[in-house]
Amino acid sequence: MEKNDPIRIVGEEILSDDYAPLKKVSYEQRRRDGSWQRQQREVYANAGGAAVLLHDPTRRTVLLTRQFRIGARLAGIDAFVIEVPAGMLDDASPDQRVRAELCEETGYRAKEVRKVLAFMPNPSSLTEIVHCYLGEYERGDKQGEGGGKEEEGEDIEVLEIDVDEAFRMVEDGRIVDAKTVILLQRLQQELS
Ligand SMILES: Nc1nc2c(ncn2[C@@H]2O[C@H](COP(=O)(O)OP(=O)(O)O[C@H]3O[C@H](CO)[C@@H](O)[C@H](O)[C@@H]3O)[C@@H](O)[C@H]2O)c(=O)[nH]1
Ligand SMILES: [Mg+2]
Repeated sequence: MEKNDPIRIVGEEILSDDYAPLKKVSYEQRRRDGSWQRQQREVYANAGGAAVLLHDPTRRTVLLTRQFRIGARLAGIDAFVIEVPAGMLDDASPDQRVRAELCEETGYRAKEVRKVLAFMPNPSSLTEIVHCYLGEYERGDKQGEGGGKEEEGEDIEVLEIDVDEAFRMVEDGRIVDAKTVILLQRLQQELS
């Protein structure tokens, strides 16, 4: 803790620790008027992630996936969510993970990908940081079927969508997943 840190963590309780720990954290915050205020927040300490959007400039397509997401289901929206290929880091680096996930989920092998940004989907309740990559692909880069790991419950459909249609899907709400919205808007910016 820095000497002038306006935050003091005073306690941490593990509420559950099945897949990743859900913690109740107590802390004191020095307010701008100098007084200290005690607060409690629940935080899910999940792993970071890496995501990649591949674009084929010749066929003018992007490579996306669709899979069931329980959070979307509980939120009452279409739970078969369209996303860029992505995965959780576990112990690997974002550069390694993103290539492995691309291959597992879509069957495509990436030639070259470049990191464009990282974001926190919810810095209040999640510890997660998602590292985002862009790259190009062509039909010949397909090495397998993809689909994800059946033994881990993944059943992932691979989609190749016209790039302008994908941009429209962000605008009209057919694409709502944060990493996918961010990467498609970044690609749109780069292509304009
Ligand atoms: N048993 C169990 N398995 C889980 C649980 N949560 C996830 N898994 C398993 O962990 C794997 C996660 O798949 P990945 O492809 O590595 O991750 P992801 O869910 O696609 O994550 C990406 O998208 C998320 C949603 O936007 C991002 O949060 C994440 O950073 C990443 O970008 C799947 O096999 C899934 O079954 C859980 O609570 N219990
Ligand atoms: Mg995934």
